[in-house]
Amino acid sequence: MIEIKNLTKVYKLSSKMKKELKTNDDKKIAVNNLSLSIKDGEVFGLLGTNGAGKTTTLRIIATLLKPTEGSVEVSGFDTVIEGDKVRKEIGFLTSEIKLDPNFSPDYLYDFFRELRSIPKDVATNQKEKLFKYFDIENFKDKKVEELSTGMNQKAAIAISLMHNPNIVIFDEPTSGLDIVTARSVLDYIKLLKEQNKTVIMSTHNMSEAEKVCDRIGIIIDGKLVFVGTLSEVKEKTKTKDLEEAFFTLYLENKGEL
Ligand SMILES: Nc1ncnc2c1ncn2[C@@H]1O[C@H](COP(=O)(O)OP(=O)(O)OP(=O)(O)O)[C@@H](O)[C@H]1O
Repeated sequence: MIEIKNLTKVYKLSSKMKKELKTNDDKKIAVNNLSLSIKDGEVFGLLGTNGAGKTTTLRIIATLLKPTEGSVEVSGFDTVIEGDKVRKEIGFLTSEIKLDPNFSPDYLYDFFRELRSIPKDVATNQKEKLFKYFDIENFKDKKVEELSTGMNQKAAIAISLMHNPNIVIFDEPTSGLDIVTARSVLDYIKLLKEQNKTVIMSTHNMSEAEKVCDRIGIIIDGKLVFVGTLSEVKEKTKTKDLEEAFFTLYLENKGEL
């Protein structure tokens, strides 16, 4: 269970960021008073446009960032006070994770196992399963720099799941992947659900969310404007698919409807 209570994250803006965001404000409210419960065993999708606050929210859940206000509990552990315990519960994956190009997936897997003091039996068992599932076996001894983007991403997934976590956080899991690799990642999310794991993923790909999510949350300008099932969002917006439903809520909340 993930319990997010009144979460707010405010970034101080450097002059470079001010230019990038085209603003004179000294701060940016990336997440604005967001409350949400994610149940055990569900696949939850956080949907939003670029800059909506998805990555910030996921990084706070993963203990990589601290909230400005509010709190997050993962399996009953506070992400700020009990970060170590939270990190044992979760696997965090983003397409931005870059493996060192000079080493092989097999070497890096074992390196991170030792670094993170993960029991050998757990990690070895996971390595066998994950390398087989993602067809890494034949590439495991090649240098990362020789691997395709897809193989690289699959190796990064294997490495982030070596401790067989109960909760898996995917930030844009299929971003930059070809259609075949993207499908294998989505199928893996379904497999995690069958194993009763909890998955929280961010995406701006509506068809991807429709394929795998039990419930979704729609985040616009840092505010959570909807939480519910796919049929609930379609019912609420009187639309036929998630993309239309998203647009309706987007325009409503931007004051354009
Ligand atoms: N370190 C930072 N310093 C200042 N502002 C930041 C920082 N990180 C993110 N932001 C700003 O906070 C807002 C939310 O960013 P965030 O990355 O959480 O959004 P997102 O929904 O994940 O978007 P994307 O899909 O583009 O990754 C954006 O306006 C972003 O520019």
